[in-house]
Amino acid sequence: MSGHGDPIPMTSRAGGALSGEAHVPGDKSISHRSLILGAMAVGETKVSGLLEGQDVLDTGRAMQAFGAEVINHGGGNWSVHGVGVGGFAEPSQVIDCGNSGTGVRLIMGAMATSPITATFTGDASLNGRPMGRVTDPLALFGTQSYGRKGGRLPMTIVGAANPAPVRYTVPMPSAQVKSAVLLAGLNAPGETVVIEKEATRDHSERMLVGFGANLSVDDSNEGRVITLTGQPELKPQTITVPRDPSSAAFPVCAGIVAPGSDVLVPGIGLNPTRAGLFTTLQEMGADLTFENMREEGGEPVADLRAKFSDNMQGIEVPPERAASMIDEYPVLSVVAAFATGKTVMRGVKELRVKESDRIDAMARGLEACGVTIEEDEDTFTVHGMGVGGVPGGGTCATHLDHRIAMSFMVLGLGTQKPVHIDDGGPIATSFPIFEDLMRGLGATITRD
Ligand SMILES: O=C(O)C1=C[C@@H](OP(=O)(O)O)[C@@H](O)[C@H](O)C1
Ligand SMILES: C=C(OP(=O)(O)O)C(=O)O
Repeated sequence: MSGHGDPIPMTSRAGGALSGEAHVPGDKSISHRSLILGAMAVGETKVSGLLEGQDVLDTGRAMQAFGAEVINHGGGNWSVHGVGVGGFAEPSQVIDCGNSGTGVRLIMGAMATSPITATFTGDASLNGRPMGRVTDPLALFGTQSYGRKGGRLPMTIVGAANPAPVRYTVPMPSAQVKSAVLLAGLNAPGETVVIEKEATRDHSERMLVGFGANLSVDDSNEGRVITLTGQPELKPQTITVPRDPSSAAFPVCAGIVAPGSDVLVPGIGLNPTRAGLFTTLQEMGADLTFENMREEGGEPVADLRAKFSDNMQGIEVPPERAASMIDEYPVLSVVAAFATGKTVMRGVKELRVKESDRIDAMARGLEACGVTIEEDEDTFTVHGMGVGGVPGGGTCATHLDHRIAMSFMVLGLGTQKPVHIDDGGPIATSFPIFEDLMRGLGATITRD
């Protein structure tokens, strides 16, 4: 939804140890894809553990506007009656994707090779984000797009009536762009090939195979070469959505920075294309352990145990790790403030085109809390002050960005003075139970 309610100022403060279990919601990336691929299959897809955050709810509503039936059975159980590849109806209203880059970019791809026209919009954050990265490759299929200057929403997409298959090398590490091209390729006859130089999250590839598409991945000198045969009949699936590692990051990092803590975060998906934060935390010397490692639904899963860590060292986070933890840099920069020495995050310029410019948002908020940072276009450095050494006391602007809001709430759990945010409202886009879950662990997070 593009309407954003009154701001919700919030405060977090150090208040002793966190303990207990944190059951985080379903994976956001997989939830979006479950609804979109369910809508493109023939018959009923059943989804349990769907993330009921606003971003995913907006995608569900969009799929209904394109003619699929999306039903909430309660308790995280949903079903989608799909209309088949090429079966989308033309929506009679503007499609409002709210705050969600994943939602709008994947849906644009999914409708781009059907002979229908749709207009997309979002909130002030989404309407400021670049869509050219998706509409450029979609144009190769014959899709037309008419947006605001700089390829911004609101934007009208005119689907290609006679799409040609495409061979496309994604110029930036982006699972959204890769996925948009693959979804468009579904309704183009012949083979669509997408090449990515750096591996990004591979949920689209795994799920397309699960839905019965003919898709192969080859590692070559060019990178990962993904070949998809167009115009399959997708078979409906029964999907159990794993718990989101990007949401798990918040209680995990809270356990690491709040003195005396011992937090268990069970059943977290550890797909290697998503797990970079946990590797990084261990390299810094955080007391993080993987318990009960297992496979669920073809994905590695573990229970994460995070304990207060008073002896972390700053490290260099290599650029080749960026894609596997792209949404976790804000909270990593918080943990880095409690380490000793510098943490240097390289190859992170994609952070500048998320819900906010995340380097700028974290830099300004950390500075307001007494932390020294350095930044250039592609690098973010945090000078650690050690446990007990971070002043806090600032009010941090969240810029309609859920991850910025949650990151600063984690910061305040270990600082000398409380940390304030101007607006916690965006948290509901990805982690609607964040406040209750954190309070359940013993965190002092209040609405002002
Ligand atoms: O494909 C996805 O589900 C996502 C891809 C990433 O975006 P980019 O593709 O822009 O890197 C990530 O930041 C986003 O939260 C979810
Ligand atoms: C970048 C994110 O989401 P999106 O691009 O879907 O808005 C995120 O959830 O951190």
